[in-house]
Amino acid sequence: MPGKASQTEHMEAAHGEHTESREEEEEGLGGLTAEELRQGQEAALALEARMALSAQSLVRAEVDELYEHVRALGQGRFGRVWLVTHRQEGTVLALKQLPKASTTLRGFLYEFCVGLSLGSHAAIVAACGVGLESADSYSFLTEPVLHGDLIGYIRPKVGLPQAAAQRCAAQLASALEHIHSLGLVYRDLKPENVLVCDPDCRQVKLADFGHTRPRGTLLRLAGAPIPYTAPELCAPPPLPEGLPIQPALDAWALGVLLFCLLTGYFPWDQPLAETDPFYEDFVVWQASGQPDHRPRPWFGLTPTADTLLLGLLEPQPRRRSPVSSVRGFLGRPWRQREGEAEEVYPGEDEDSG
Ligand SMILES: Nc1ncnc2c1ncn2[C@@H]1O[C@H](COP(=O)(O)OP(=O)(O)OP(=O)(O)O)[C@@H](O)[C@H]1O
Repeated sequence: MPGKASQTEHMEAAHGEHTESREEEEEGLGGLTAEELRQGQEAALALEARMALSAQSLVRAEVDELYEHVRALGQGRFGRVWLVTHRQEGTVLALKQLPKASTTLRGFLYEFCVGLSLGSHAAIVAACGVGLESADSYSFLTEPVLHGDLIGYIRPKVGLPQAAAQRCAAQLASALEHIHSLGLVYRDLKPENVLVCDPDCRQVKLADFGHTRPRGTLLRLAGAPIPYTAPELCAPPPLPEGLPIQPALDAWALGVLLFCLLTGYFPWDQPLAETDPFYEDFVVWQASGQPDHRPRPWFGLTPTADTLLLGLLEPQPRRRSPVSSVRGFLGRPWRQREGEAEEVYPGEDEDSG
């Protein structure tokens, strides 16, 4: 598997008036129904209220005064995550520290409060409710997850054992469903943001809510697309300000992630048929209605896996299956046989995706 990949985007809040017929109304809202827009607006208001409260209750102290560093747990583009113990209570926690040089108070409060607003879900890293302002950084605390992230478990050209892939699929679909039910879109699904709780990958937890936004937020793709970027984000946006984001973005990313877990390859580099031959082959296959004529990267998968992935990777967002569709495919074979993917590209050293 290639290393970390991320997308950089611009965002603005989307709030529109709607007075026309339903069709015109949806067009005026960039394809969102009034109900979908309402969900996003409610989520945005709830977040603003939580941010205002959290700003008042930030603990002002240096991290070392309250916590002892045990070891580094990870480093992202925005923050460093440490395993710490509370000096008085001895509680073991993960502390994400965001330097003030690159993070605004609002940006920090946003990520902190999204984590809090997700409440408790078995497949989401639990927030502890403590935010810290120090001289040079902002920090918040979460439960620690001690077996690294999913990228370390995906064998290049092989993927994960099938049972582990299905367990991850079930848990991640449930976590995303929960996020969507709160009017939010996660927007950053990739193996680096999936933390692993045990060496057999029995339990995983979604982390890093820095990119999560209310449904309907207007978004433009600023950098180059990555495999997880849904095709509607690559197309000209329906509104001048951008695309109103939908949970379908996460369904696409889940489809790409499941493909990676089952094969150890990315299905394509970018979802652009004009420039990416792997994506072009996929689109032709998808439109052909001939499941047997699968493109090469899909050789090792079963018809059950094809049906699941073709639903999640439907290029039209309105026709795309929701993340909850995963449930209907569990417990049946997704890979023709263990190790099949190893034989797809014999002799190649590099990943294709
Ligand atoms: N609660 C946790 N327990 C254990 N490790 C964690 C925890 N949270 C984060 N990490 C580790 O720290 C790394 C960076 O964390 P995170 O993704 O939140 O940072 P980021 O700067 O927002 O990253 P990105 O560049 O993906 O936006 C993760 O990939 C993971 O390995």
